[in-house]
Amino acid sequence: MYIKICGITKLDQARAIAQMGADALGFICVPSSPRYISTNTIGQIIFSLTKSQSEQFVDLDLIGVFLNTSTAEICHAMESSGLNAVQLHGDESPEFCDRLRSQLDLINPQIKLIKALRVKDRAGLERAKLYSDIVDVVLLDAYDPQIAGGTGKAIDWQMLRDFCPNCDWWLAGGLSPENVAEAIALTSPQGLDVSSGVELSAGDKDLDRVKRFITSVKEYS
Ligand SMILES: O=C(O)c1ccccc1N[C@@H]1O[C@H](COP(=O)(O)O)[C@@H](O)[C@H]1O
Repeated sequence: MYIKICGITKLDQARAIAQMGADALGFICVPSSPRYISTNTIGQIIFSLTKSQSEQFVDLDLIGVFLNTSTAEICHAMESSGLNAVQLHGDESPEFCDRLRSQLDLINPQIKLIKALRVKDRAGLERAKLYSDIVDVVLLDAYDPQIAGGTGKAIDWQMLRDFCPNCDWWLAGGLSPENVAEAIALTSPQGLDVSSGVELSAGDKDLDRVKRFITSVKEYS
């Protein structure tokens, strides 16, 4: 089971979490978020992590989370930071994703493209089908009328029992060490994404909770 720990802002925590066995670190490139981190600082963290060439860091996905950002800005962030995956967490259309895919291919065709959908009801789930042939992964997060992400709210997992798009899908929204086993049992995603459920405060990860989250996932899957 693929595990992404999101909302990283500190080098020492990034290193520790990668060493615990996370598959991906997420960096919030959304200025209005309390977990915002500049492209410059992301670049410094990635440079320090990857310069050792150590095994844990070679295959690590380093995901920039963007919200209604232009393709030009995203591509510039990718080229200047060392990020190797893009998560779109706003109202980006399938056409936007397609255009971005073409532009990312010119930088590096290996860049992973993830489209997050903030799901309120079954109609929201249907929208996933529009993206599944364009992106590498569909990520389902809970809907909140005020906050775009990192809300700590969960989707109604019962609704996801039969969710099976044409591409991989990851579950986000309100996951924690306490509930992740139940989430896997009910929804069977290919990946899991957590932020506020493993934090001391926004952007400051609780390494003990991260460890417990990863252990629970590995025990259960
Ligand atoms: O975490 C944020 O501040 C954020 C801001 C804007 C867009 C997405 C954001 N985070 C995403 O939210 C989910 C995890 O949320 P939770 O705290 O575990 O409920 C994850 O996809 C993050 O990438």
